[in-house]
Amino acid sequence: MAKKKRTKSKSTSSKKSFSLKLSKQNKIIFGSLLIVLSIALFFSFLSYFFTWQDDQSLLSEFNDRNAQASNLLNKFGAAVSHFFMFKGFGLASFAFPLLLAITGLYLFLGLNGKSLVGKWIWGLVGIIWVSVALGFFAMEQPLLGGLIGFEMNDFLQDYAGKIGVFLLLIFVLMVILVRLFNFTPEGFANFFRSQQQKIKSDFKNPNTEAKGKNDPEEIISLSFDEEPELKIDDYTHRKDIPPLQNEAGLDVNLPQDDKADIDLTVEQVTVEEEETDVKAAKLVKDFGEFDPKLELGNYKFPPIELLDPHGASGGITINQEELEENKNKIVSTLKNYKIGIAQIKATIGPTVTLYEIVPEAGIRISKIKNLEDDIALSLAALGIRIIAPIPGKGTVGIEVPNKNATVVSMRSVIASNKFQKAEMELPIAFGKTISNETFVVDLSKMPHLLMAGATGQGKSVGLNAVITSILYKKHPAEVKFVLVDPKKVELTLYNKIERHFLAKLPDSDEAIITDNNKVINTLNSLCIEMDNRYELLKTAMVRNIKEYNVKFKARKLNPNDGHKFLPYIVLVIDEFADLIMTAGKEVETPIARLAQLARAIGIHLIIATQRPSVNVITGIIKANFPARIAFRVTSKIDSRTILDTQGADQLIGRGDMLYTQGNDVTRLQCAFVDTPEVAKITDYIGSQRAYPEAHLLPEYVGEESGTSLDNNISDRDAMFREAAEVIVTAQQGSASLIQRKLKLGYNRAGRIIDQLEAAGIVGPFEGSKARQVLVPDMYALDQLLANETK
Ligand SMILES: Nc1ncnc2c1ncn2[C@@H]1O[C@H](COP(=O)(O)OP(=O)(O)OP(=O)(O)O)[C@@H](O)[C@H]1O
Repeated sequence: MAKKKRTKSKSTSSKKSFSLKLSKQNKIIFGSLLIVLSIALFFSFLSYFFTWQDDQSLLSEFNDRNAQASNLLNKFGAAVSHFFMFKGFGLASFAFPLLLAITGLYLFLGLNGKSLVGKWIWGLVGIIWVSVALGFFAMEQPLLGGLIGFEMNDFLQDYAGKIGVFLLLIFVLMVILVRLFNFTPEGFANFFRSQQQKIKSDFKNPNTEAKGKNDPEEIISLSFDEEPELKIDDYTHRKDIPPLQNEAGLDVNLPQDDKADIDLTVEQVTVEEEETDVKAAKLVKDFGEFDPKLELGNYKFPPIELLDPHGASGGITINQEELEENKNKIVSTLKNYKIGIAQIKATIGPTVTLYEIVPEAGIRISKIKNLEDDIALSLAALGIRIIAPIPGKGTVGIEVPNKNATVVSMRSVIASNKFQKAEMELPIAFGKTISNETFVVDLSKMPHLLMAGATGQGKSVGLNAVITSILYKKHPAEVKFVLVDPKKVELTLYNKIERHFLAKLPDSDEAIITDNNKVINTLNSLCIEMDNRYELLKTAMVRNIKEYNVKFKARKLNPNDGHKFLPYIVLVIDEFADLIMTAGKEVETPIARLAQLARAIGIHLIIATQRPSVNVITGIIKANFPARIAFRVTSKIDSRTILDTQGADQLIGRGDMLYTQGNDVTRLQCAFVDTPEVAKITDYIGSQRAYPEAHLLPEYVGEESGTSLDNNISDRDAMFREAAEVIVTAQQGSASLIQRKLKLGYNRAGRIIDQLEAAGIVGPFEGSKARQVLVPDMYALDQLLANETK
């Protein structure tokens, strides 16, 4: 292990020295030069073999224009070949054009040159080995090992004798095999075992005998024909990533042995797993880690200058007089109620100042709490909030609004160290706390957010702040938004980044959903996406999207098995009340389901509403949205509905908000981002190269399209029987299962499910749950289908 790590770090450091910071054009020029040079060397070497004796006398006449060499590349070829082959490494010199060609190709195609240094090192080791080994024959054929090969061989022989050199060469060969080809005795044994099985199965199956006689390669190429074509990776569109399984004969043989011998299958699986790891490591070594950002490799994050400083060039202006005045008022008011103060301290925030009071000994905190309204009245200010006691501090806090509130610009929070250095999956800079600290939280940890507040108090600005934060930190490959905007005006600006950051249903024109009926389809489609993602996580044997993506990047998951890099999906619903009013349970159920289950697979919900009543924010919704934001609301009841505590009714509006993620409630001033700023950001992103289309969500076939139950046997899909077998074997009636197992499109799988329902094999549609399978086993299925045809 330690050794492995060391070699890894070595190669990364060498990679640094390799990437000479050549521009793209220079790389292409330099790459083509190397390729041309390698071709020239190859032909020189090749022809040198036949002409070296003729040309040797010419070498001293290199400058003579009239002298002609017999080498294909004339004097240049003769001289270079003489240097490399005769004076150098003999036959092994052919590796030089090969290494040059590989290097040239890497540069030409702009590939990651991480593994090049390793290739050169191993190439040189191989060259020396071959030339020393061929040095044994130098007397008969001096060209085989070259001068260096001969001299080295001779030198070693002087000390170790012929046998010693031979043993040394065997040892070096062993080192090369182990380090370069991961040679292990078990691998060697397994190879033989698989060959043995292959021969056995060839005997058992005479049809393949004739073909099988040739070569294992023959079998591999045959199986390739049967395999579906190599899929191009969804994100990189690269085809150059060799499939994990098709490479080795072992996997190709697996299906034949599956049924025949259970013991054997178990053995194969472990080998396969080991091999997958080894292959993944090799793929990473050759191609580097999978980079989901590669397709939009030139994507530029929006610069901070697009955001407006909103006048506040930094810090808050402290009005000493105001501070003193408020302090005196608080002290005298409390005195009126016979509450003595031992100490008072002020913390100035952007919109409110917190006065922390340590009451004199013996004063009951509940007494202060009961006086809340009276104190507010005496201070004659709106938006006073009393926190008695401040959790974990043992003091009483009185928040008094500043006369001149400072706007917290989005620019200041995005530029803050805290946000810039945030190592979070989906960092959100909400704004600033009362002590003027930037408040950054991770949406993926929330994991869903409920935002409520009366109209005009800053909800839309809050939503924009959330989206902007993510846009400033995440690449289009890493996150996708599903935007629902029944008001039709709030989120339209994000249309410009449709092909970068938005996700939509395959058949919809607009990525931003404004029609409530479409919302239901989208939510159900997200549920399907969720199920599909869980299935992927299950087959990858990981617990969450983060682990999955790490594994995928390490190339341990084969794209040919349906694995792909999973971006986070953030569903934003701007006016949830409107949706609940029109669609009711139909949206509540999928939302609750997503909220309950989607956290692990990277789907996060943000729902905003201006009507925080109990029939909108229902118990189910509340239970699944622990992170909540309340902007100013009009009544204590509304505040309770959102936060389970009062306080939101005492806010001052304009982005003044309370945030809770469980117990504590934090008062924040929401960062302000104006529409023109959002427009600039979306313009900036939208003007860059994009994906061909928005990220497509799985197709959702609505209930209405599945109602025509026509049990016409002749109209059945060709894959009907296979589908029925899949469903009955798995005892799970889902279209996505058919889709996956039989590699069909969703529409076709949906049609087959309808036919299965008509045939009485699966039960009726049950929302997002899988249908019930009505046939218990394969025997019953055979009976049922046989009876149909009678
Ligand atoms: N964080 C903030 N800082 C300063 N001013 C703000 C902030 N948030 C909102 N405002 C002010 O409040 C106004 C209304 O905000 P916004 O449009 O976000 O309200 P809303 O709650 O979405 O209203 P509606 O529900 O009617 O859409 C803004 O135009 C802006 O002037």
